[in-house]
Amino acid sequence: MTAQILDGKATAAAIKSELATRVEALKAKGVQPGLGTLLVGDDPGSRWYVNGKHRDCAQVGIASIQRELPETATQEEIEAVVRELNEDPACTGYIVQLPLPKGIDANRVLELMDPAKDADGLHPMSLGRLVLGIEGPLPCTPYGIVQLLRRHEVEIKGAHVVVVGRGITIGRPMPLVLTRKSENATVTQCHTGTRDLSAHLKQADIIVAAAGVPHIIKPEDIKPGAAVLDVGVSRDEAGKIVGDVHPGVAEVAGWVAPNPGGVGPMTRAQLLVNVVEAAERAAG
Ligand SMILES: Nc1nc2c(c(=O)[nH]1)N[C@@H](CN(C=O)c1ccc(C(=O)N[C@@H](CCC(=O)O)C(=O)O)cc1)CN2
Repeated sequence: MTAQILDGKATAAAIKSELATRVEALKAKGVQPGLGTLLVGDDPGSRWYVNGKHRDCAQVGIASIQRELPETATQEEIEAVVRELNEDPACTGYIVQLPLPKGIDANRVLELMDPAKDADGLHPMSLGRLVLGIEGPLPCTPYGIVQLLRRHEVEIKGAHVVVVGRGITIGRPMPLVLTRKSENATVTQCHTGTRDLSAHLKQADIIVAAAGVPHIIKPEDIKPGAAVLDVGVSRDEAGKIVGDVHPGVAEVAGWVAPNPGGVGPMTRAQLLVNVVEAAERAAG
């Protein structure tokens, strides 16, 4: 292993400690931030992520509002809980854990959320703001990736970033975040329609791998010294995470974000950042 580690666990811990101070300041002004979550169904991974978000809240002093519905919940039942969270004054920001069960129109649910309470940065209004360059909550994983790179002093400005994947939480919003003037990267987005993935990867200073295809990024595809962030989550028969990045990549890359322990903890930290920033905006 020659690559240096982009340590998401340690970086997220540092961000959480900074946030705890900001939450104290808000409380001193009489403002109590509260994160709501809506979990629908029994997926063990989603439950683990949601529980982790509430553990993080407890650590930094953010209140928790936890709502759950069974796998069999209808569109109307889900939308009723979204309306309740929109109205609940204790809930200053919330998320609907994705994916929602088959047959549920996730976009309709996201559209129904009060955009002022969007803690995930995935409401159409928040994504529109991102396109227009207006301040607002940023999608948690893409901005978590930017923070992870910045805090390890990996140059983003002018870098050629190849993003692999076009899912709603990472691939689709990642180029929007990276091409803001404050980041100023040049981005190539690859997906299942890309003809020669390897040719694109070889050009990259930074690779964000969010395809969900085990070991799709191979050592021979990497420019020596590149930063490689593995965000893919597949599971082997034992339930262990298998990322998008082949372990041999660490012999060629300059930096790697491991999986687990890289981008995942940063996603959770950025969610708390969004909750605190929204409460600060509301408090003036
Ligand atoms: N509403 C949302 N749904 C989903 C999002 C999201 O940002 N908003 N992203 C993912 C899941 N996710 C957060 O919700 C998430 C994924 C991974 C981690 C994490 O800390 N992972 C650990 C490993 C966990 C394990 O062993 O299973 C790590 O990488 O170290 C946190 C949050 C999809 N849904």
